[in-house]
Amino acid sequence: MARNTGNYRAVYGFPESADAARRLAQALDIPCHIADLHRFPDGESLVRLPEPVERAIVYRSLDRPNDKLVELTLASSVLRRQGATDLCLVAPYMAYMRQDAIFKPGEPVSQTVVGEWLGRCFDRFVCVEPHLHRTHTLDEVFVGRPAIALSGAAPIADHLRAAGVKPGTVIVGPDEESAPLVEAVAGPLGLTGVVGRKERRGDRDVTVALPPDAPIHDRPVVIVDDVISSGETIFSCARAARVLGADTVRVYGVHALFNDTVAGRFAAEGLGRPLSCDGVPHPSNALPLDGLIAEAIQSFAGE
Ligand SMILES: O=P(O)(O)OC[C@H]1O[C@H](OP(=O)(O)OP(=O)(O)O)[C@H](O)[C@@H]1O
Repeated sequence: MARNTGNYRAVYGFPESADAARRLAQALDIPCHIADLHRFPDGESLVRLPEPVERAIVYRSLDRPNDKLVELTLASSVLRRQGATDLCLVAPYMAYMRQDAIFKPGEPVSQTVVGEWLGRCFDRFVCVEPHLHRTHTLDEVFVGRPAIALSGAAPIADHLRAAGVKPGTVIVGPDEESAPLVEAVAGPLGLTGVVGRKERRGDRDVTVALPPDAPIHDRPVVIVDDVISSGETIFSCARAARVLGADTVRVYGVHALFNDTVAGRFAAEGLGRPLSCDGVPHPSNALPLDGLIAEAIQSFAGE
């Protein structure tokens, strides 16, 4: 039987995430090529890609996105010029999704701007746990382009299962928007899920409140969220769980965007090492996404 590659013939990766691109290519059993990036003294980028193919996957997460957006645009231009007719962008972390509304006068809806930009460069999209809070589907972001939003729940649940999660563990999310992730982690493990209420007043000014009657007293708590950036959401949520008498608190974030200073604060807050999926390269990576992403790509076969 012919292998299912979603009809794609190669994965093109970038140096900072070359290993993850190679793992995806291996899961699909197609070649992987890593872009050659050059940064000119004036800060401009040059992208060189070898071995053009007609149907190509471009793999790159858009954490620290500004240069990466330009480089992806240049990469899509190279591939089109060399004859590509179908380009699928696999961006496990999709950038600018959090500015999905005008919060203060004079602001853009960055999510729409970036969605339209990338929609001019790529034909299909696969993202993991994109921050879809006020917009609900990727179809609203990449209008007219097939796009798959994968949940980060299965890798987290698999990791908890393999680690021998204790019965009675409570899965906690910091806000209403985390409810689908909480349910999708807790449900298959037969655990209870609890969701808090988050108030964000600034980039690093966040408070999470948990329901006072949440069944947390003397029980292990696992906090799950889509993104860990400043860490303030997690730290506030962990403190709220402790106030309710949590026995232990562990943390899983789908996308780890935090720096070493924030990593150090996990220990200071009495939390163990947080674990993340490998979509954004980070020392906390422990949960591989390649199998999940490969299945999504394979679902494009026949279209
Ligand atoms: O580590 P931190 O810096 O606290 O950031 C991470 C949090 O921020 C995001 O939500 P955000 O509050 O941006 O968005 P929302 O208003 O869409 O819930 C995300 O869902 C996390 O909960």
